[in-house]
Amino acid sequence: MRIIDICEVTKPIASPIRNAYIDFSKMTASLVAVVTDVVRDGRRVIGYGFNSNGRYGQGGLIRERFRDRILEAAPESLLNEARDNLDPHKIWSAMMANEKPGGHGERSVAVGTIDMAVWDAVAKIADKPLFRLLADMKGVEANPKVFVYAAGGYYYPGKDDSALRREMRGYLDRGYTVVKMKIGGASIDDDRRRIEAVLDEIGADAQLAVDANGRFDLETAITYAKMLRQYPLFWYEEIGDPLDYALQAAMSEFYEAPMATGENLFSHQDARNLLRYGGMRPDRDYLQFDCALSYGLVEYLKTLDVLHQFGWSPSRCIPHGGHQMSLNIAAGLGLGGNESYPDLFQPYGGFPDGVRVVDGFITMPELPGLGFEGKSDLIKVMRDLAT
Ligand SMILES: O=C([O-])CC(=O)C(=O)O
Ligand SMILES: [Mg+2]
Repeated sequence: MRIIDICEVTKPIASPIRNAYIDFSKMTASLVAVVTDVVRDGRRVIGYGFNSNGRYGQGGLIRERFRDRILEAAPESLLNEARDNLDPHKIWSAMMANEKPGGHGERSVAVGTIDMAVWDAVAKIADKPLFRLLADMKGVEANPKVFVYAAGGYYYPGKDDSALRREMRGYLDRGYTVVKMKIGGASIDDDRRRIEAVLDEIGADAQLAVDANGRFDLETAITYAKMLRQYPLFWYEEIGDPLDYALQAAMSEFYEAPMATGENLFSHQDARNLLRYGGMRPDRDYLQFDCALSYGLVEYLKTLDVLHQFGWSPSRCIPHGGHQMSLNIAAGLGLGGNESYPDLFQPYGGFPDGVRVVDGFITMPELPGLGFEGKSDLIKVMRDLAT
């Protein structure tokens, strides 16, 4: 049993939207295939993966460093103890050979993308959905019902409050009970008006989360907190710079309701610093680490260990990214749910065909691997890369 090739292609996921920090007009993502020599049900097992939106494709790093380290490793050194499957932890260590600690920048995205494909292959070789494999591995009960919320509410040219309302209404019509919109990319008066328009639209049918994408300095963060705390929000997200733990800690004096952050922390060491120094509250706040940007599930398992050490339940995690990898982790390891972008970043995000959101939850289908084969538009581009 061995990995015979790793292929990467960088694809556009561009759209005219803007958050408080970036626009997505030139956004790309890497799609990766880990090709094995294993055959299941008459078909070669290929694991697929991709990186989440927001950090661009990683073809250079994947092709120049990480792919070759795996392909050059002795194939037996990448197998599990029973020698009946690949070992994602050993593959991860092979990728990270000769990498210094710290500086978790773009390489965590490259490694996370390959790691997703490795887990997809491993679960397919085991002939199980990844969420069942993970629950078995940890000796816990899987829960195929996963909370999902609808992220959107971006700024884009010509978008007025009625378009924003229609967008949010569309999410409610599709079964979501929590929706999210961007703030911090307009004046506070404009944002207040946008928030009130959405709250008026969704009424008691749903709750609203707001996301500042790390835009605010402390003074602006506090000014916004005083405005936002007048509304019953689901959470106030990524208020200041992701590495400014002191700012995050200061916010708990000004904002009692839930806050969320972590999508731009890319290692268990950074997650640990957030819990040590960020003043996050385990009874109400949410952690949004996204394994597809942060060295993959092998690293995410270490992050969950850190959470445990600091007294945090995995149910406080609702990852960024809207991909099936985090859905599987949520269903297998008891996370609190997952993000979803109903109208964006297709075909990568979303659910297998036929999966519907009902009262804010989806039910995972019993598909081997991550479930990509059940999403026809996605598996088509994946098979174009490698079959
Ligand atoms: O706009 C983005 O970069 C995505 C984001 O923050 C989110 O989904 O929470
Ligand atoms: Mg965000």
